[in-house]
Amino acid sequence: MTVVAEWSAVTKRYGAVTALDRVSLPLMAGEATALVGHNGAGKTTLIKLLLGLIRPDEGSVRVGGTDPAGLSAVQVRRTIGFLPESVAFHGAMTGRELMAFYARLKGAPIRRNAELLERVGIAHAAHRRLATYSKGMRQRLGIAQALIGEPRLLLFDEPTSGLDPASRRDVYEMVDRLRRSGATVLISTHALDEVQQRVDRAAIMHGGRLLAAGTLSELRHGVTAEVRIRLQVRTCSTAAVLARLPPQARCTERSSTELTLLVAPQAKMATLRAIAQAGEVEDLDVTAPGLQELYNHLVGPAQEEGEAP
Ligand SMILES: Nc1ncnc2c1ncn2[C@@H]1O[C@H](COP(=O)(O)OP(=O)(O)OP(=O)(O)O)[C@@H](O)[C@H]1O
Repeated sequence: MTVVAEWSAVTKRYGAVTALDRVSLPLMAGEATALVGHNGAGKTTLIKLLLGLIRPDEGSVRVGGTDPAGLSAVQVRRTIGFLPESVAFHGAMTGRELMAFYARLKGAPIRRNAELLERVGIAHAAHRRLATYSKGMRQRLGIAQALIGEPRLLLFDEPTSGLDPASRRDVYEMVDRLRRSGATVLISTHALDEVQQRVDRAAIMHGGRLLAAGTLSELRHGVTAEVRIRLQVRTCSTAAVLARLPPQARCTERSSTELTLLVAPQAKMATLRAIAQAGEVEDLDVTAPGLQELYNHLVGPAQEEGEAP
């Protein structure tokens, strides 16, 4: 598989702050990768490096085999579509004017803009001033702007922040379409649960370090994150069921008829046997750890390490 862009052993410091600490990560052609991590993890710094807006202190960055901050910076940037974290457009411009402005900046033909506005579902508002756009419409316009020039590499920084569930779903559907068309997509996000169904890979960042990267199943193999078991039990029998469970099963939610347990993978079978013997259980489902559980598992020890003197 072809590497479209890559950070190799990249360290970036801002004064005393190490924003990135020896991060290595490739982006593969035609794949969507989620860059996940909380505030200050280093996600935006990674994106700025790919855009050639900043240079690494150590290590190297390549886009299509070229240094994005080198002599060919302008050409490299034209191959990238970028949706910034906070989309701030001038309210007096219309959607159509804004698209024309960005097309000129990118040296792309203006005649394709109407089709892009159509693709993101705001063609009907192309003539309206941006001050009248909702947050969701501005985000769609931001995506249309990123698609100018048909870039094969798209960088979306927090594309769903502040959007309602329907608009978030629309954004991910657009990402799916881009991926199906062969584009490479990087999505930086805090929204782990919603992104996990939409990407091929995830890279988990914390405090400037890359804690893990891979497909969801590779990440699951690499760590022993807890399995979630949901039980439906006969009314008022939760206490009786809990009393039969092995100590490794942690109860995280409880009502008169339902229990949610988190169990380490090695204690899963013992817990399921105890549940079967408890006799009060009417139904159960077992869920493999998702991105949120993997993240909690990885970041928990990292945080403790970071706090150590
Ligand atoms: N220009 C700068 N000057 C000083 N420190 C900076 C600068 N840019 C980023 N940092 C610091 O580098 C670290 C990484 O920041 P970055 O913006 O990459 O994180 P992030 O994961 O994108 O966070 P968020 O989700 O809040 O956007 C943070 O500690 C941040 O304060």
